Amino acid sequence: MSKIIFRQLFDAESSTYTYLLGSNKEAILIDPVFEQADRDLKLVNELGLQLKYAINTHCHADHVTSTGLIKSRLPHVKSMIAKVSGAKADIHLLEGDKIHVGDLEFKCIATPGHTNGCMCFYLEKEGVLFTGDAILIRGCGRTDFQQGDSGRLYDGVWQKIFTLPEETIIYPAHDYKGNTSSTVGEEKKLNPRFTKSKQEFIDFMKNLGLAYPKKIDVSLPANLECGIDYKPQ
Ligand SMILES: N[C@@H](CCC(=O)N[C@@H](CSS)C(=O)NCC(=O)O)C(=O)O
Ligand SMILES: [Fe+2]
Repeated sequence: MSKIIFRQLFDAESSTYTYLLGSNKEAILIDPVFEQADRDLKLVNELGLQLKYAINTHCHADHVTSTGLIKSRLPHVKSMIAKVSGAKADIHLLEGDKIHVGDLEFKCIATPGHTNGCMCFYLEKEGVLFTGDAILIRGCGRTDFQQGDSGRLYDGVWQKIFTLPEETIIYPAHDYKGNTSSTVGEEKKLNPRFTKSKQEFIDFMKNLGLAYPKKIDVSLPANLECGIDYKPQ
């Protein structure tokens, strides 16, 4: 097994975490942000990695993905997103698909509910799970747009995430309070939303009262096209 490279990168404007993983000279970027493409590609280059995939956990509503921009600069890179998201990509993912990057194997776990096309990426051997917005640390993605469905989110998290080993490390797509990671065991015990009953969770999510993301009207159409041809105003 070759050395694994892992970086958790942050976009302060959208509070998005982008993850760079490398193994055997190959690399993948998870949830890359348009405005951070230079930073991310510089790092890939500095680390002597060849970027193979740029992947999104879901069609983001709050920021534009950089997958289109990255592909315009590095045409060999393949973009990926869940097929059900309805977004364009070179590769459309289904539940149970495997993504190989060097010695790393990511298993795709569909966890709809925040959006209908949300997917988690699981490194089983390493015990690491990239959850997108399905689970945030002590929270979860909102369910009030993009075919959001609180009941589906609750069931998916309990059936597919909370059944993983307790020590599995969770890396979410966002954090608004400075948290960086958690574990399955920690969230199962301490997440104030998922420790509710299903009906309490549904009622809680109905009354979340969050303002829509500031960039939703720009981000959603751009991300449905995988960020290709997006030009910031
Ligand atoms: N203020 C931000 C948007 C914040 C927001 O709605 N975050 C989403 C994840 S991005 S789709 C969310 O699900 N939040 C859940 C929560 O409980 O905070 C902006 O204007 O961009
Ligand atoms: Fe989201």
